[in-house]
Amino acid sequence: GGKWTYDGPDGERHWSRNYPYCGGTFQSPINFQPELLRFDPDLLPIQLQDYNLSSKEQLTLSNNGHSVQLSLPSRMHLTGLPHRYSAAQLHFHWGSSNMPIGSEHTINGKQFAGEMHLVHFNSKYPNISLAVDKSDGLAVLGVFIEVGEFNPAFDQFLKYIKGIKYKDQKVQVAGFNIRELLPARLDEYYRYDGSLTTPPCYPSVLWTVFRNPVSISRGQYLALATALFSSHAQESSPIPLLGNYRKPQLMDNRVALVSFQQ
Ligand SMILES: NS(=O)(=O)c1c(F)c(F)c(S(=O)(=O)CCO)c(N[C@H]2CCCc3ccccc32)c1F
Ligand SMILES: [Zn+2]
Repeated sequence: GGKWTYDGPDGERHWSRNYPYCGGTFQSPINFQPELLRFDPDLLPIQLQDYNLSSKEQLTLSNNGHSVQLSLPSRMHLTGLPHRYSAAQLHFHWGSSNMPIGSEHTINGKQFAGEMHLVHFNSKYPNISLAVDKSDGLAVLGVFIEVGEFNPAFDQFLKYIKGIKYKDQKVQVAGFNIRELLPARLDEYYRYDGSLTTPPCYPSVLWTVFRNPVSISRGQYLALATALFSSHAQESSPIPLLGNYRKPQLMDNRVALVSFQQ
């Protein structure tokens, strides 16, 4: 699609000019305000199917100019949701080295250091491109990231990040258990109807944001926040890929559900 950025003349305030849905309703991310949350006892634990990938499996780690993404095989899928959803990719949002605040969703105004998104599409569609603009098309799992303990699971792909410094660079990564990137409790999460947080901002996403963050070390966070550029390798002035998060959007008349009470 066209060019869009997180800052400057093509920044998020201008997205709706080329991408009308970005100025529409049911946009993401949102702030989870305690007084607007409703406990729903019918929200089941998320079931991850075929997430334990063999090391023989090759995944593509790439810099798409907006984030770092890891391709995921469509045999990986989710159940425990209104439909079955097949995995497509995971990617990240982060801040900068001296401002470790880069999550998209916030909890009572608190922004985390970063956020990981696992993008899935409704298995009734043959691929994500045909699902991305359908109201029942996508399910994205969100995981808050905080700076703390070293996380060996993240290093299974972070150690290759220096090979994709520039836009459109890719490397192959051995498969691993993607479950290890997620928090322990898959039964505690926020749930609401929203959108892609990047253009074209289609309101096609069933969001599940886990209550509990995962930790990565400061060194791992710096790798994510300092290794990448949004520009191509041959461009004379490299543009650091930083602060790739959209700010929280209006609730309109949405309610966010929670699967937990305390
Ligand atoms: N926060 S978010 O809304 O989950 C989200 C992002 F923030 C994000 F950067 C991406 S991107 O990396 O593809 C770069 C910009 O589209 C996606 N891609 C999705 C939606 C667009 C089409 C598509 C096609 C194949 C695989 C994934 C996707 C995205 F869904
Ligand atoms: Zn995202």
